[in-house]
Amino acid sequence: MARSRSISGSGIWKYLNHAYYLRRPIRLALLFIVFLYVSMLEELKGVGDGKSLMTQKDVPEDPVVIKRRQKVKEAMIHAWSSYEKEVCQEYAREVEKLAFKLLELISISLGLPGDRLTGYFKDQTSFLRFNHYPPCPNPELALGVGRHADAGVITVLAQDNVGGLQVSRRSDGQWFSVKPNPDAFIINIGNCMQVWTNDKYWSAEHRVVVNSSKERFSMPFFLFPSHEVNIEPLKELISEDNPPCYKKYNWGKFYVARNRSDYKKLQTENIQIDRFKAA
Ligand SMILES: O=C(O)CCC(=O)C(=O)O
Ligand SMILES: [Fe+2]
Repeated sequence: MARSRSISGSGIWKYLNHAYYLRRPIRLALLFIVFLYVSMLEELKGVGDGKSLMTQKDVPEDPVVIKRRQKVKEAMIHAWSSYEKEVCQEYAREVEKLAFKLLELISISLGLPGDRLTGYFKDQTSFLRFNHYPPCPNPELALGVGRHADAGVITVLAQDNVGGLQVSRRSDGQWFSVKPNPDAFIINIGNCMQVWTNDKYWSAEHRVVVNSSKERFSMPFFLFPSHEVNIEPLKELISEDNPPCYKKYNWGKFYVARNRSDYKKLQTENIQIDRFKAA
């Protein structure tokens, strides 16, 4: 069905030549995102006349501007109403199936039954995110996404052909660029898998650099467990020689706290799985 290739020593896999039925929705969904953002840009240009942005209050009562705004608004409502929404739902369903297949294969690779981990997803909190990185005149001064490891179980990332994703090598932290391929998924191991496997599988740090001339679109699907699940090293993988590297933590509470710390860096402590490391 598909071929996978590890990006050396990084814990990130490229999942190549995936089945055709998955490729089609990706293309459609990416097209859709492009459409949506072009609509938004048009709206901004309409309001600010392409020069500077004005607040809603400052918009002159110019019929051309209002007409354009109205058209864009209609287009956007239409965009979320039927076909594209269905495309996104279809995509989410298919990509979720792939994530569960990977979950099964990972369980087997650990010498566990294929369905060992499925019980943690009865009320899963997984979601699909649409990322848009506009071009940046000084790319060396900015990052699209700062360094982080994904918090969940598995991430399935689709991207266009612009590139910008970089992954840090586990042994020395050196950053490597991931060659973009719109026909491949990037599969990323998340923190939960790192804890379940007691550090056997590694949740690689990654970041996104921006481009001076091209905008970029990407679409990660995050496979997340149910809110109430407690994450701890799997009992079957623990022994006297391999004692647990992490203490138990609750997924839902951890995720909420981590999000708060990611978005309010100044006021709040930054919460990562390292805090659950066993002494
Ligand atoms: O846009 C990308 O390539 C990666 C985004 C990412 O790392 C994330 O959303 O967690
Ligand atoms: Fe990420």
